[in-house]
Amino acid sequence: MENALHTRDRVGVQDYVLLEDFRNEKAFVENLRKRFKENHIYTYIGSVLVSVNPYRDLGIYRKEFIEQYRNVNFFELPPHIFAIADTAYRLMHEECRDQCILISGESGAGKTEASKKILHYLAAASYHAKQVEHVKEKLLNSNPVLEAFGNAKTNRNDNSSRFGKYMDIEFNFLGAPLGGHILNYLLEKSRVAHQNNGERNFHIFYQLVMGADDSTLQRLLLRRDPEFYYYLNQGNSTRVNGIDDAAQFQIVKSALSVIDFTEEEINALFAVVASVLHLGNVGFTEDDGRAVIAQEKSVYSVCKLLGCPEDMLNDALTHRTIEVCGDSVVSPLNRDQAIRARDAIAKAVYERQFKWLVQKLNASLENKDDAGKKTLMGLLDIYGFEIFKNNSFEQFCINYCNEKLQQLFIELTLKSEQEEYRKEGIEWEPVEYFNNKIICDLIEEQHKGIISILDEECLRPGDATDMTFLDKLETVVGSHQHFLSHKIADKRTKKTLCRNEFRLRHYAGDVTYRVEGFLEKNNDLLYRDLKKTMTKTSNLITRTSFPESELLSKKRPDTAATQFKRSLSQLMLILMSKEPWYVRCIKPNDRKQSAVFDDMIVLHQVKYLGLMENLRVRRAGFAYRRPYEVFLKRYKCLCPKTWPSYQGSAKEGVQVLVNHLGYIPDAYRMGKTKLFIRLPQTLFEIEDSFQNKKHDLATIIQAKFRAYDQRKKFLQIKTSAIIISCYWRRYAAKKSLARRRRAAKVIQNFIKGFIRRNEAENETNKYFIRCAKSEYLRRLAHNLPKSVLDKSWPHPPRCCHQASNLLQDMHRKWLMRKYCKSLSAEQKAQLDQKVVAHDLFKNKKQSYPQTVPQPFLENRLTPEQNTMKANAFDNSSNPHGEKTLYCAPVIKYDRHGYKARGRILVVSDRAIYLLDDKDFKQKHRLDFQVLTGLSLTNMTDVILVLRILNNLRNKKLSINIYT
Ligand SMILES: Nc1ncnc2c1ncn2[C@@H]1O[C@H](COP(=O)(O)OP(=O)(O)OP(=O)(O)O)[C@@H](O)[C@H]1O
Repeated sequence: MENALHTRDRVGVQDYVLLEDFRNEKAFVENLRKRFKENHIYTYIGSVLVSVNPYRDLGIYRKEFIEQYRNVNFFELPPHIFAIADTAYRLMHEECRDQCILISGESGAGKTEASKKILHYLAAASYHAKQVEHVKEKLLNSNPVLEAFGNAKTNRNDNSSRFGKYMDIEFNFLGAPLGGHILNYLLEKSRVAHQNNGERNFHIFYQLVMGADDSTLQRLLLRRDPEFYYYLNQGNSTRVNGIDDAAQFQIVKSALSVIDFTEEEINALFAVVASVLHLGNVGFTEDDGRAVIAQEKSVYSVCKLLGCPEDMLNDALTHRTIEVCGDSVVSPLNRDQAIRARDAIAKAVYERQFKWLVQKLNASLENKDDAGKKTLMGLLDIYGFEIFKNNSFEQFCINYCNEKLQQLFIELTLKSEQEEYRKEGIEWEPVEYFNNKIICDLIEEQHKGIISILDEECLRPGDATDMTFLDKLETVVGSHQHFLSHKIADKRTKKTLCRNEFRLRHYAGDVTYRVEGFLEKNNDLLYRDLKKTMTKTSNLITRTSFPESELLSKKRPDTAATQFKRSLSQLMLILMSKEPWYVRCIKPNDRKQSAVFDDMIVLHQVKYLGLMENLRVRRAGFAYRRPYEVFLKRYKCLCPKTWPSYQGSAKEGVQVLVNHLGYIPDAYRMGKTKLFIRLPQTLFEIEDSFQNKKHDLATIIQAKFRAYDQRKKFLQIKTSAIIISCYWRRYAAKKSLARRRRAAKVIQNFIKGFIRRNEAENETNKYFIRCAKSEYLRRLAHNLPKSVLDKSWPHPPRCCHQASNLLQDMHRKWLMRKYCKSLSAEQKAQLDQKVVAHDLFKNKKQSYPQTVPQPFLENRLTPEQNTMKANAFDNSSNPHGEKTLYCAPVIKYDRHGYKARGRILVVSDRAIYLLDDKDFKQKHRLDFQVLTGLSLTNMTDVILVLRILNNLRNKKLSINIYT
């Protein structure tokens, strides 16, 4: 498909800004024709889209095309209605600025189709989410319903919009549609009662008659025959090739249920449509100047369907009540008046039903969520410029509306563009263009404009007629260069104008209006009796559309033209608050034929649509402009000095940026607050680089984000892992505790079992223990030691250890006692001495001498020696009669220890004596007082050293004694 799209570029120029001979109208049309022949119906003039109606399906609105144009630079692909829709949508979404797409062109040029394509594109390309799909469905389904009630076949267009429509679609910050609102303008209600030859009434009448099932038709008292109804058969074209009313009815019915119409509301809606058809069939005859109803059955049908008293409607259709000075006067109507009254009520009922329908649609489309920032996308599809053979009040209003739209186009493009160059101080060669403000003023100026004059005539007392209105026009605006009438025209022009006509030189061409009906249509009055009848109806639509309060109001309602003028100026305010995009529709021929391109017809439209001026302004000027801040913000990434932010004014930043991009001086201009770029190609190139850079940056951001995301995930996993491990440890600890507990329990049970088993065993053991004990005691009794010194003791079994120790101790004590008792007194004294010796020598002397035969004797002398002692010592040497305590033979050494002499030692109670061992004569006497000490060695010897006073030092003695 890409290839197919690129071959499209090669036919003519796809943007008129690139047209060489841009001042030549023929060259302009030729380019259109060339492209049209190759089925390229779209061409740009800068950002304005020129569309030529192909009158056949070119297959260029399929899903692939929607995808192709989605998010793609405006100039990157061949011109297309989707490119306009996409750019407007993206600007609205990305820069949060309200947008509007204005579709203009004459009847049959393809405005409605273009608006439907845009709506489809927005629904398909905008944010998708379940919650907004039903909003999209409602927006799309509002179209067939509005078309059924507001469109009709005309001689120029089989599906001509007979009302103006402006639709606002509300989007949220995500670019998702939240709801919508429809404003409707001036329904051509005269069509309800009258259609020109070859034309039809509104589609819904034919659709209902042809498409409703038999039971519905029966309920609505209708026949399946459009020819039968006066309001349908006047144009002689009830059936049209290519229009399938029955199929269309089914589409409308299902669309009604999508947009929240209840069964009751749908029934009421069709009842009103049917009642209008029945009203048309209420014929009148005249009797004595009084209208008489010819078809009472039709009146009955109307009353049945709307739910009103039959006689009341009968009276209201044939009589009129006039209030004169507080009194009510009823006057009968003649046939013509009755017919006008009938048509008036039929038109009023249908018009109010249409308003109710739009209100209902708005209620269904309303965005109930007030939160958050919203942006709007406006879509204007309003009737195109109309030049018929007979042009009436409706055409006057429609063409006035188109003048206003052209004025807006001039204000927003031609004039404002030139104004902007001036304000920004850009050098500029002014472009001449026709400013249609003069025509707008002619129509709408206060007191002097055609509408004011018409209102004056409608409201003034006296006999005002359509002709008096024309007279007044001639008087007040007769001299205006865009007004002509029979009376004031020159001779040549006079012939082309009747006396009841006036001509306006519109920007799109001259249109001759017939004044007949102007006053009545502008007054739009409905006889009070008819209004009153409608207030009594039970049908929910007529009941709400004709409130009783209207009857009570004394204030005259505004005229139709004034109401229209007011609603148009409100529309202009709405459109001017938004950024406009233009689709200028052109019809290639007047025969609704495909592949026919009529140069003259096209040239005429090119002229009046102001496309040449548009191109000249574009060429002389700059294709693109943006405030420095906005431009820098978007493209700063293209220059390292401005990325990521420029430290200086935005203007300086932009200058740095364009220098970096290497623009030649003629390619751009620096205004006071904005940058102007001359050619779209330049912008295209910069946007291209931006898109590439954006992808690079997006890759970096994506990488950073991925890293961040991964880290976040990693940390999450880590935290989770820590938590899990904590839980796991706790769980494991619990588990091991439980295991330990279980193990402890097992051990406990085992021990208990063991103890139990032991206890059982113990009984057995006790018996053996008892046996062992008694056995031991028996053995002990036979082997007890006999003396204290006997150390033997039978080894006891373990169970008898304690008893054995006690018994051994007891037995030893008993042996000792026995031994002590067996000692003689002498032995006892000896023992006492032994104890004393023990005390004296313990730890001082190794042992007693082993050679001593008998220890502790007081006298160790032999009996001979005792005798000798008694003889020699006791009697002679013991003069003091001292008592001998100890005596024994000893060897005395001299103080050098050499000379040994045998002596007898005698210890008395006062002194120590040493006697000669031969004769027992006293050798020495050592009084105790001269003894300073006795010394022994710690060895096992028997040496005793006697220590004596200093003066007796030489007499120190060493005695070998026996103890
Ligand atoms: N882009 C298109 N592709 C194919 N056919 C088209 C296209 N645009 C318009 N047509 C055909 O032209 C007919 C008239 O178009 P459309 O109803 O959009 O005209 P219009 O400008 O809205 O007229 P009016 O002002 O009377 O409502 C359509 O019914 C359709 O058959």
